Amino acid sequence: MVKHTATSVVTIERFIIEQERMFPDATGELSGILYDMALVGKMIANKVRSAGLADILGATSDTNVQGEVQQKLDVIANEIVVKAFDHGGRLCAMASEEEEDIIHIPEGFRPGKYVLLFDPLDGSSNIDVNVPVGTIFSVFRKITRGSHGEMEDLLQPGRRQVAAGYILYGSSTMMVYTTGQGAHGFTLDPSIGEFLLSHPNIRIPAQARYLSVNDAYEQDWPEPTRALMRRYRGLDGERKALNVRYVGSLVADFHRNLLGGGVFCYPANNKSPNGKLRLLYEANPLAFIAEQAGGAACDGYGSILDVQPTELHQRTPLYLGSKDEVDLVSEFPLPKFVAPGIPERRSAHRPVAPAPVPTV
Ligand SMILES: O=P(O)(O)OC[C@H]1O[C@](O)(COP(=O)(O)O)[C@@H](O)[C@@H]1O
Repeated sequence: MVKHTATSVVTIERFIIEQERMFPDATGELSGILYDMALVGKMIANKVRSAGLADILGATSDTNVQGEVQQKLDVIANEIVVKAFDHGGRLCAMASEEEEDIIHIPEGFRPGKYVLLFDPLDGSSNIDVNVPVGTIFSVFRKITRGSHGEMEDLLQPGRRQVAAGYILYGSSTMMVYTTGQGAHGFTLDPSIGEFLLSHPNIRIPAQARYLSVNDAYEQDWPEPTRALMRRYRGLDGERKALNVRYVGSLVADFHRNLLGGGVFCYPANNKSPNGKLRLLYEANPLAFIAEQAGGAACDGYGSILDVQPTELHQRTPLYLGSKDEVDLVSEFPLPKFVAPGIPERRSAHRPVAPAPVPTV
């Protein structure tokens, strides 16, 4: 693989090709999915940047499967992703945080050998106040027979992801992704409409600076979680306090901690025994990126990437970021949270072999 620095002028397309060359039996299909995701990023960035002028701010009258009011841009972003991928012959099925059920490839289009799971616009409740939002994606290889995608192809443990990433619509638009060969960041140069390599081989600083948590839920946290948060804040005299930074947009909070060192926490609480964030669309892809950058991600019982999913929209507690800070969670063992219909968390973990190196 060619060694690049942050100043080399390398487009994301060229970088994807160079990574593909590392796999002699590559078919180019996974590369094609990454190209299309970069295109999706440019199209959604364009909508987000002009949202205030184009009367696409604000909510629709609809509620999504998560029980959240759908923002107009949620629907637009979801449509952009589905329309970009449903005819390319690379996917056999998709799943979106905004759609209740599996998204099948329309009749007439050739199904491919991968599945795509995505959160079209994470943090969308922040759009109207111009706070950074993002698109998150996760790719798995089809494991069932037959040409059409099945639920089983979508409900795979995160460790089997062949690619994952996010696009952040912030002060600049950035795409960060991994195919298991490190995590790499690209910045969109709007003057030429190209994502250029700006952060090759990202390493999350082991020394954390930031804590990202919404402590409005503190009264609903179990005691071990409160003790953990006191440790992060240096309130138990065991360490120096982390600086608290919380945007309320997962992608923006994660990105800051990925580059600056820190830990993002969305613990379980008595009202939400499984926290809020979605395992398939949010936790799995960011956990893959974090691990590829030398960080970690857990749900309080074990690695997020070893959780066997059971439902498309299942939620999970999430601790994500610098490895030492995530490992600290295990020093404050949590009580067993048993939510109706959701398997006992402790038993949801079975160490999973990573996905075989993809023939990209
Ligand atoms: O308001 P809370 O409870 O702190 O939740 C904030 C979290 O919810 C989210 O907004 C959920 O995102 P969605 O917009 O994808 O539903 C995350 O981005 C963020 O980390």
